[in-house]
Amino acid sequence: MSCSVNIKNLSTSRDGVRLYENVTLDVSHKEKIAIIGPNGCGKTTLLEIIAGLRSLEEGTLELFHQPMHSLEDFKSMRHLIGYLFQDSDNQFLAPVVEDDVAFSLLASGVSKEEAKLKTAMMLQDLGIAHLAKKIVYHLSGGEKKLVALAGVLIMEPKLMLLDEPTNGLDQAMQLRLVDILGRIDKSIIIVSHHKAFIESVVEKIYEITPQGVICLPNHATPKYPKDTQGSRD
Ligand SMILES: Nc1ncnc2c1ncn2[C@@H]1O[C@H](COP(=O)(O)OP(=O)(O)OP(=O)(O)O)[C@@H](O)[C@H]1O
Repeated sequence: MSCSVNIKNLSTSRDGVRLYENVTLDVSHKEKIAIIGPNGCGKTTLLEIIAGLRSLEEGTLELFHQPMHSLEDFKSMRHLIGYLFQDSDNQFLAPVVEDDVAFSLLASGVSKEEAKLKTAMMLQDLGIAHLAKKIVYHLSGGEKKLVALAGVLIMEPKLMLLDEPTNGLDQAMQLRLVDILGRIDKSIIIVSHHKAFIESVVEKIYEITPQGVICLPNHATPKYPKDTQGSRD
């Protein structure tokens, strides 16, 4: 099987407390999965490990079939991974919205003209073109989330790690996000408590338990219920 993420026998602790043991998880190329579980069970921690933001204590991790051991290994994968942080304030790289969204593109060597055009298109696609000149720190929580998401999507990463992407988004924006993520032909791992949202986007849902990660029985997609108003499990 062609895998974007391959985790074997991962065990993790925080402050001496074991979060989980022997986690095994494969995410195929272009597969979309969600990870659920109670507050504090270690969902964000797992995303951080996959992104190389936390070191691996026990077990192995491969990204695109490359074993990840060192910081250098993760550096070579950085352009392939997009990470949407749970707290958008941790995401921003420039004070003005359009500069922030274009930042990584410019850093990767894209010309100013192309970055400007792509940024305008991305803001348009997310329905936030009117925020282009605003200061990111003056935005509402939902607006911040959309700007942060624009900065991730614009890089077209092969693997997207999205931590609570619907936090702060209204119903219309949640539906737009379902549509946008549905159109993306890349591997996506979503951490969320928002059941209706994830059921409408992903093919598989995994639950973190102290014994490991369990794949929940299949669900049909898409089935976003329009009357749930962002219902949460
Ligand atoms: N920087 C940190 N230092 C020490 N412990 C931490 C740190 N960040 C998180 N933790 C602890 O690690 C555990 C797992 O946290 P994590 O954020 O991964 O959980 P989560 O499943 O994503 O939670 P939530 O659903 O509330 O977002 C929690 O008990 C948390 O208190």
